[in-house]
This record gives sequence, C-alpha cells and structure tokens, in this order.
Amino acid sequence: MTHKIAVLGAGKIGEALLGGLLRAGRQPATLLATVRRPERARQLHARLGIEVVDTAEAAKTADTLILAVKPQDMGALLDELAPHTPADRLIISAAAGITTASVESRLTEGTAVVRVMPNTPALVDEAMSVISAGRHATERHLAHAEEIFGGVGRTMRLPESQQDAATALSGSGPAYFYYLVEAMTDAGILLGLPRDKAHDLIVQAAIGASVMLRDSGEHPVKLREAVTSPGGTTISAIRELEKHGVRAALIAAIEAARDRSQALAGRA
Ligand SMILES: NC(=O)C1=CN([C@@H]2O[C@H](COP(=O)(O)OP(=O)(O)OC[C@H]3O[C@@H](n4cnc5c(N)ncnc54)[C@H](OP(=O)(O)O)[C@@H]3O)[C@@H](O)[C@H]2O)C=CC1
Ligand SMILES: O=C(O)[C@@H]1CCC=N1
Repeated sequence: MTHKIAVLGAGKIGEALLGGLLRAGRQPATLLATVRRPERARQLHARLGIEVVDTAEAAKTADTLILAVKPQDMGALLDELAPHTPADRLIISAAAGITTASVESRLTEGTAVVRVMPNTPALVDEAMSVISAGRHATERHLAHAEEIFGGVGRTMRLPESQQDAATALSGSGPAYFYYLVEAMTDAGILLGLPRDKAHDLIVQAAIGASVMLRDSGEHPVKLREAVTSPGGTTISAIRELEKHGVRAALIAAIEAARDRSQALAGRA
C-alpha cells in the first residue's frame, strides 16, 4: 500500500508543503490534511484536490503525520491525536520551539518523532528544511523526512540543540530579506524612482547576489569587496550601514527570534 502523509494544521506552511509534494509527483490520494475551519477545508480541497479529514481519521489512515499547527495550538492537537495514534506512526513536528521530547511525552512510549524547521520558499521548491531526530527516530525515519522535505528544496540535519538557532536564521530568514527589499524599495522612492522600477531593481540585485553567494564559492566579504570601488558609491552606503548599527541590529534580531522560539515552547 502507498505510504500516506497527513498534514495536521494545513495553514501557510502546511499548504506550501502539500503543494510541493504534489508538484514532486505525489498522487493527491496519498495526501491528507486537517484544518479547524470548514471554509478553509473547502478552500484546500478546491486548490489541491486532496481530502480534508478530522484528526482521528488522519491518525488512523496516514503513516506519517506532519504537525504544522502553531506552537500555541500544539498541546490541544496532541490531546486530540494521542488516543488515535498507533505507535508505528512517524510524527514530524514543524512547529517552532516545540521539542521532540515534549511531543514524545504526549504519545505512546516509543513513538518516532522528528523535528523539522522548513521555510516558505517551499512554495517555489527553494526551501531549507532543518531536520533533527527525536529519541526513537532511526536513520530510516530521518531519511523519510528528508525525502518528504527534499521535494520542496534542500534539507540539512542538525542536532536538536541547534534547532532554535536554525529557526531564527532559516525558518524566519526569508522575512528578513523581504523586510530589506521593502526598505530598499522605499529608498528608491526617496531617490525619485517609480515603486515598480525600484522593486524590480532590488529584487534582481537580490537574485543576482543570492546566486553568486550560492554558486561562486567566494566568501561574502570578497563578493562585497568586488562591488566596493575605492572612493566610490558603495563605500558611502556601507559607512551609513555601519554608523546605524545594521550588523548589530541583525545579530540582536536573530538572537531575539531564537529566544522567542524557546519561549513559545515554555523553555525561557
Ligand atoms: N510560516 C512559516 O514561515 C513557518 C512556520 N512554521 C511553523 O509552522 C506552524 C504553522 O505556521 P503557519 O503555517 O505560519 O500558521 P497558520 O496559522 O497559517 O497555520 C496553522 C493552521 O493550523 C490550523 N489548526 C490549528 N489547530 C488545529 C487543530 N487542532 N486541528 C487542525 N488544524 C488546526 C489552523 O487553523 P485555523 O486557520 O482555522 O486557525 C491553521 O490553518 C507553526 O508552528 C510555525 O512555527 C515553520 C516554518 C516556517
Ligand atoms: O514566525 C514564526 O514563528 C514561524 C516560525 C519560523 C517562521 N515562521
């Protein structure tokens, strides 16, 4: 029988993952979703053509259960799930901050739990999903999680002790780039460019810089030096970034995201 995957709490990240699994060639009949609101169930079914069921049905039918509710909703979901979940299910939690130990403690002893932190570029198959094993997860479980999340981008294994840091860098990471693009587009407007042109210029600069970062094998400092002509325009901008503490602000911001990941799970 084909392996079935259920996404429990198919909101933004859950839908991104389901869409990627379908693009990767999975049949809709091998996927299930659960949601809270009937209107969201209808929307998901219309968009993806997959069956939307209740928690008990998902636990009974699917071999792999991906928990994609907010950390604040995880306790209630595990309460619903626990009585219906056989011990042979693979549980994958994608919630920020929630530890495998806390999920394990709510399910039958011995249940395999894997923690994964994806990001929204899953929508365009450019996600990074950071994967950590719980106490009972074996190599086979990790490989299965890699196969699922590998369908929407890259995967990286890290010890669970580094998941909160990975969440701050990679789970939230796309938002920082969108924020920078917004701010730089505003700068273009200040300089008199139409918004759409400013947006295009910055987005293409971001794409070009990203591809060079990924493919050139050069350190970012080297790449920046190549843009920064002596006595030129770039160094004037860099001086302002340094003056305004942008590097320190980014470090503090990402540290705050790490702390929030821990706090969401009651660990701070
Ligand atoms: N967004 C992102 O970039 C990323 C998010 N994550 C993690 O993914 C999780 C979800 O985030 P996100 O997708 O942004 O949030 P959303 O609010 O978009 O999705 C959560 C979904 O869970 C549903 N839900 C809540 N409780 C239940 C339940 N008991 N049974 C079934 N469905 C339920 C909600 O329903 P309703 O809409 O009716 O409230 C909602 O559709 C979080 O834990 C987050 O940390 C991880 C990586 C990246
Ligand atoms: O903001 C959040 O809490 C989630 C987790 C990582 C990205 N979004």
